[in-house]
Formats: sequence, structure tokens, C-alpha cells
Amino acid sequence: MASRHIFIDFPPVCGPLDGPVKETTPLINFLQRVQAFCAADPGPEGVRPQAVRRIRRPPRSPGNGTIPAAALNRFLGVYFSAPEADLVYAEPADFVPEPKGFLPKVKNPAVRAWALEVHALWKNLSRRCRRREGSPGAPHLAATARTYHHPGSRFREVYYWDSYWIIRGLLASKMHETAKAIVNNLIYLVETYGHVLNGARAYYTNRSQPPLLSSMILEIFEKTGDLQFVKRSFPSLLKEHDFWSSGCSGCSHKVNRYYAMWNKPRPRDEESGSKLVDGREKEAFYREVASTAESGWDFSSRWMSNSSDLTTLATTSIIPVDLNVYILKMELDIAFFAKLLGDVQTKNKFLAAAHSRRETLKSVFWNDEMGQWLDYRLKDDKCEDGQEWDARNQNRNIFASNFVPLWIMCNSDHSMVEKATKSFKTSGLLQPFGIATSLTNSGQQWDFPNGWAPLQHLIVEGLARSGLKEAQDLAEDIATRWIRTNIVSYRESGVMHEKYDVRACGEFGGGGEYTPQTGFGWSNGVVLAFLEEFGWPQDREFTCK
Ligand SMILES: OC[C@H]1O[C@H](O[C@H]2O[C@H](CO)[C@@H](O)[C@H](O)[C@H]2O)[C@H](O)[C@@H](O)[C@@H]1O
Repeated sequence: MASRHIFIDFPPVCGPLDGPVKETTPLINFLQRVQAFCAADPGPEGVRPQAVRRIRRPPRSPGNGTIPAAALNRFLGVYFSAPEADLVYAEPADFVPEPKGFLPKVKNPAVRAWALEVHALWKNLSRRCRRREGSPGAPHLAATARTYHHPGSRFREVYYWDSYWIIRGLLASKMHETAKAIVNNLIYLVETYGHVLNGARAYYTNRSQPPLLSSMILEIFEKTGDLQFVKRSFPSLLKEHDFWSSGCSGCSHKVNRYYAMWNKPRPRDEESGSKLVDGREKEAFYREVASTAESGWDFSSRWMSNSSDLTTLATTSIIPVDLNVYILKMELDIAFFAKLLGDVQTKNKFLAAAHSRRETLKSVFWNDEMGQWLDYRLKDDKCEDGQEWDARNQNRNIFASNFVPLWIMCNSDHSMVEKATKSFKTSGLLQPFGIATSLTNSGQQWDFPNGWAPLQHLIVEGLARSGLKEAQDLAEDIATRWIRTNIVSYRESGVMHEKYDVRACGEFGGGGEYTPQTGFGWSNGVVLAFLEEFGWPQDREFTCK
């Protein structure tokens, strides 16, 4: 197969071993030791201020490098507090039980009543930090004093990419001020740490998540017309773009990959890492783990050369198609905002960057034979100057991410969209109750048979905006399947789930390294956004058929 030559301006050093490692706080170092020791337990999260001062005096080891469990438990009991202790419930100021103009296209009364229940969940998920970071009592939380919405259950802090779909739902719920407050929290993180963190915790400072900040700002602007909000946010968007274009987190200014600034184990990684004997191999593995968490898809066969062996994670040597779509979207959004603000030079710079990335999307990721955009595997785990792009390095396995570029195709390139729509229909991803994440049942949570709200939304929105009738019909069909399983599951369990099993009506998903969570920010956001877009006719069935 012919190889494609594209000059890519890679920095010289960016293998998994050589990249940067971000310094963390003594408290986090200490917590890592504690958590490694208590690997079987989830580990405490809140911490009292005294623990920071006494951090040099943890319980004494009897000399063999271990700390007696009873002594450690006493220490934890004295210095650590309950998981939610650093947070307070915050009533969202703009919540009303039935907002004016709420979901006008939902005609079926039972579906409407359910949508209002989902809308009411915004009250449960709203939190504020008890005190500002750095002040006594909140040393662990890297967030602002502003109100935010968390995903749910164990995920108590503001999360980066989750926030996009939470905001989409809040906008359908007419909670514009709450939506802006979430963005302001994320902007605070950019200004403080140079990028939006994976989540607002000190242990997340070494990585980001799929970059959707500009998309959040655009959606809010489109609903509110608040130009001052855009103006205030704009400098932070430029900083975020710099972060993704620099060093090893952005492999080059044309294509990007995930690359966490970390090479040490999270507590629960020590067990998998213990299979590796060599210290350097372990470091590389821990960087792959953190980089996979940065992708938002932790974990998935997508990043593994052997889907049953986590130590084969190779995320830093994959150029992911969806990440490059998010960055292209960021570039288009920045150009749009620059135009609004009268900054012609920045507008032209970002339009040029977007144009070149769009070309890359076609030449590197698009596979015409399959009608899909595929991830690209770097040779030799290294980015090198002037890599030869070769279609044989595309990953031909089928993932929902192969269709994420539809999200930014809006009325352009009809033949490509038509081909991708046909390919999607026969890909095996479309299941009775939504889009599966992949076709591989690896036991990891970002794989078959799980369906995740963000992936449904990106693909459905892309199809719906394509301008093609066949794609628009498919979009509505997928949204209907997804809403139906969300309703049935909610009626049975009384909760919204983090992920669903797309094979069966009303079933939630599983797999991965933690028990399935409920709440749940992005699931709520996506059903509200779908109901806003497509509505629900009076006579449409909503139970399992
Ligand atoms: O909904 C919040 C996030 O939940 C998952 O990831 C988070 O938990 C992982 C396991 O503890 C952690 O490694 C990761 O850094 C966290 O973000 C989910 O995979 C994410 O997509 C999601 O944003």
C-alpha cells in the first residue's frame, strides 16, 4: 500500500520514558504511599490541615519498611476526614422546577414528566468547595470557590470532558448562569495550572482530558449571546491551545496525542505493574496508564496491543482521531471568537491551523476502503522528524471514535459523510439500545457492550447536522434507542447510570476497575440535549418493545 509523506514537526524526544514528570505536592506523595499500603481499600480523600503539618511524622515503621495496619488506621482516623468533608451542597441559583420553554418538542406527558425528573437531578449534583484551595481545610482540592456540577457518586469533583455534556443539559434546562460557573471553574484551572486538569484534585495536575473547553464556551455563547463571557474566556483558550501544542502532550502542531506528565503508579496500578520487572519498563507503563486516563477512555482495547493484558497499553504511541477532532474544533472555535472580538491576526492564524488539521484528518486518519477515520500507530513508539505516514499503521479495529469526525463535518464533504454513514450502519457498533464503544468484549469499561453518553451524542449530533437525510434519520433513530433505555433503566432503578449495556433495554454497563457509578452528569445532559433536539411525539412508545 502506498505510503503518504507528510512532514510533521515533531519534538525530538517524546517516547514514554523520556517525557516530563510534573512535581506533585508532599501531601500527594504521602497519600500515594498510604494508598499503596492500603491497596485493597479505596483510600481516604479529605484530609485535615494537621496532616499537612505532620506529614513528616507518619506512623513509625518497625524497620522492615512496613507500617502496622493498626497504627496506620489510628493515624488515618486522627488526620483524615470523610470523602465529602471538603465540599458543601450548593443550591443552583437558576434552578426552577419547570423552566419556561423547557423541551418544547416533547409532547408525550410521561416522557415529559421523566425529563423533568432528570432536570431536577441538577440539584443533587451541585457542589461548592468548603474553602478555597490553599486555605486551611482544603489542601487537597484544586478548584475554585464557584459552584460546579460533578458527574456523580465517587466522582465528586468537577471533571473536564464530562462538563461539556453537563453544560449541554444545563442549557436545555435553561440554567445559563450555572453553565457559565462551570466554565469559570475550568478557566481557573487553566490560569492556575496551565491547562484544564482531568478533574479538580491535586492528584490530577499531571494530566488533562479531552479538550472541550472552547466547545462549552461556544454552546453557552450561542444560547446567551454573552460577548463579555467570550471576551473574558478568550485568553485562557489561547493558553489551553498552547498546552496541547507544546512538548510531549502535543506531539506536534499538526497532530496530537495523549501524554500525561507522570510515570508513577496510581495505587491500584502497582498490582498490574508488578508483572514488569524492569524499573524503566514500569515507569513507561505508568505513563501509559496516566495517558490513557487523559484520553477519557480508561481503559479500552483501543490502547492495548493485547486486549487481555493491561501492561500492553501503548497510548502514547497512538495518534487518536478523536483528540485531533477536538483540537480542530478548538481551532475553529478560537478563530470564530477572534473574529467576534475583532482580532483578525488570531483569526487568520487559527483558520490556517484548522485548515491544515482538516487536511491531516483526510490524509492520515481517513480510510476510504472502510469509510472510517482510524487511529494511527506511531512506529517504534517514537515521534520522529518527517515520519512516513503509512496506511498500514492505521488501527483497523472498529471503535466508536472512528466516527467522531462526523461531529465536525457539518454540511461539508457530503460524499465522505455518506460513505461514513453507510459504514457506520454495517459496522456492528449500532446495537438495539445505542452505539457500542467497540466490538471487543475485553472486560474494560470503554469496550463492548458498554455505550457511553458522550459517544452517542458526538455521533448523533454529527449525523444530525450533516445535511443528509439518511444521516439525519439515523441520528434520530439512535437518539430514540438511547433515550428509551435510559427511561426504562431509570424507572427500574430510580437512577441515571454512568454507562449502559447497549444490547439490552434498561441495562446499565459494567467492567473496568470500579463499580458502576450513578448520578450521572453526562447521561443526564445527553438525554436532555437529545429531547431538546428531537422531541418525543405524543404517541411514540417509550417502554422496551
Ligand atoms: O466520569 C468521570 C470520569 O470517570 C472515568 O475516569 C475517572 O476515573 C478513572 C478511574 O478512577 C481515572 O483513571 C480517571 O482519571 C478519571 O477521570 C472515565 O473513564 C472518564 O471518562 C470520566 O471522565
